[in-house]
Amino acid sequence: MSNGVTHRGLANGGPLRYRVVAELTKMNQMDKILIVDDNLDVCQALSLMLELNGYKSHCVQSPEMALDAIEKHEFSLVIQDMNFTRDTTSGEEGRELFHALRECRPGIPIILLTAWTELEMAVELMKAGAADYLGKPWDDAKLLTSIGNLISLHKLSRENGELKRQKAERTAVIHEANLCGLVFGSTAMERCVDLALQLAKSDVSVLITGPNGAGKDRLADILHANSPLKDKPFIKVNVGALPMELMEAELFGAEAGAFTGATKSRIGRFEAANGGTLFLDEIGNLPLSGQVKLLRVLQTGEFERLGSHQTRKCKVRVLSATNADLRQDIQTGRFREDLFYRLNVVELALPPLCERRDDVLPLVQHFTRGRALDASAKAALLAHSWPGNVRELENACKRADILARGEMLSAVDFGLMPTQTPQPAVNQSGISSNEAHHNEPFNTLLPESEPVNTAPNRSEIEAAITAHNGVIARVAKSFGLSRQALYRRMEKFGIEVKSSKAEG
Ligand SMILES: Nc1ncnc2c1ncn2[C@@H]1O[C@H](COP(=O)(O)OP(=O)(O)OP(=O)(O)O)[C@@H](O)[C@H]1O
Repeated sequence: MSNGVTHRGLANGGPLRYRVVAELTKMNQMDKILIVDDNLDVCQALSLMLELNGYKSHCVQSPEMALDAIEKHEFSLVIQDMNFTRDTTSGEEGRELFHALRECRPGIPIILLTAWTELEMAVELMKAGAADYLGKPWDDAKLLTSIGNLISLHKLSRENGELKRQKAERTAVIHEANLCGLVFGSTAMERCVDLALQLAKSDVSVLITGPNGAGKDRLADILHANSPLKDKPFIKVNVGALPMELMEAELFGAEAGAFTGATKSRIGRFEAANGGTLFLDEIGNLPLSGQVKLLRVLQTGEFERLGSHQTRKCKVRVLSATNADLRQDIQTGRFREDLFYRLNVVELALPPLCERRDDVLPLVQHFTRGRALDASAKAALLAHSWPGNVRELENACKRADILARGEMLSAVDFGLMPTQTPQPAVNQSGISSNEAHHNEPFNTLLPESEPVNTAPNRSEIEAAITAHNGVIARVAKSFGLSRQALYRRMEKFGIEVKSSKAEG
């Protein structure tokens, strides 16, 4: 069997050319190629060429040795001859070896080295899945190109298969989990839920981050509902909702007379959550004095009720959530770094709704109980940037459900302006190119309609507080805001919080 390699290789520039190519193909360094040929010259020539081009090779001279090698080692590709016994030219041995190799390693690319007389057999094996065939004497450049392409393709298809397997596994896990009514259609949310379900099984502290109304509370529900503690207490505390003196009593309990108005002793949320899960929402709003006490109870499980010297113990899993940038708050001294690391063993980052637009229509279907949408509604819902996230969307859906005159819901029913222009391109993060430049990308809110969940100004808040007799929960509801969001606006405008009415 002639190989025609050694001389032609040198004639084409020989080792120098190989060295240049080798520099370019360093990425292939780890790929190992099995060469099966009874002709030692062929083996050596191929080996040298592969080595100079950044591949490892392993040469064997018989089909039996080839099968033994492929059982024991990991190869990226096989180059095999078609005849191994002296004076045999039928290619039968090659055919048998090909099928046996495929059985051992179904996806592995196999290049056949054939004489021109075996063309028919080569075509047959190509139909059976052989990756390529090269007539002897072969062309080095063509062979190298073929090897490079086949290995990349094989890797891609393996990665693809692995991704599909992971996705199927994720879908199955999610399908069986208690999602606490969470609705989604985006891959970003699927990943988030998948991570939440994994974290649910452990007892680590999880910090859920994301903007207002994005669904952090829901994720906390999922973390508890799918945990081994699911039948134990699940206590939620909105850390941002109360002034500090009341918050301490809320968290740790208080003895009668501990502060004005404390007529009888009460247990705190830590005690109530003992053995279960405690969810601390809006943790970024906890003042520094409270942070010290919280850190202590997280580190030691020990605390005292307000007005008592008796040290109590509790064991709770702590989940917390924030829409603030706590890392920034650490820099400015507003948040303790040690507490941050206690709370944030793992961060579950929930993207804003505008970065998971595939959630929008499933959520609308959910909130409108499956009512039909016309084209204007779909376009406007997808184009709007939802600064208030799911909460804003939920309010817009309620509005549409109540106000729509016809069966079909249109953009106007949602308080949105029908989009006139084609939708701007959406980049990889799901943010339109417009969004990259402006915070409010599309002016899709209907000017003459009552805006859905627009931020109220100082006088509007003050008027609403008076109208609702100081009951903050009702004021927040009237604006379609969470209490926390309202508190933040009140703080910004310097409007005093009347604690007694805060819980409404
Ligand atoms: N994926 C979802 N599926 C169904 N309902 C959702 C989803 N995400 C959020 N919601 C609903 O949207 C509203 C706001 O969600 P949630 O309170 O969980 O947000 P949040 O991020 O905790 O907000 P905040 O920071 O203001 O407390 C709730 O009524 C919640 O039930």
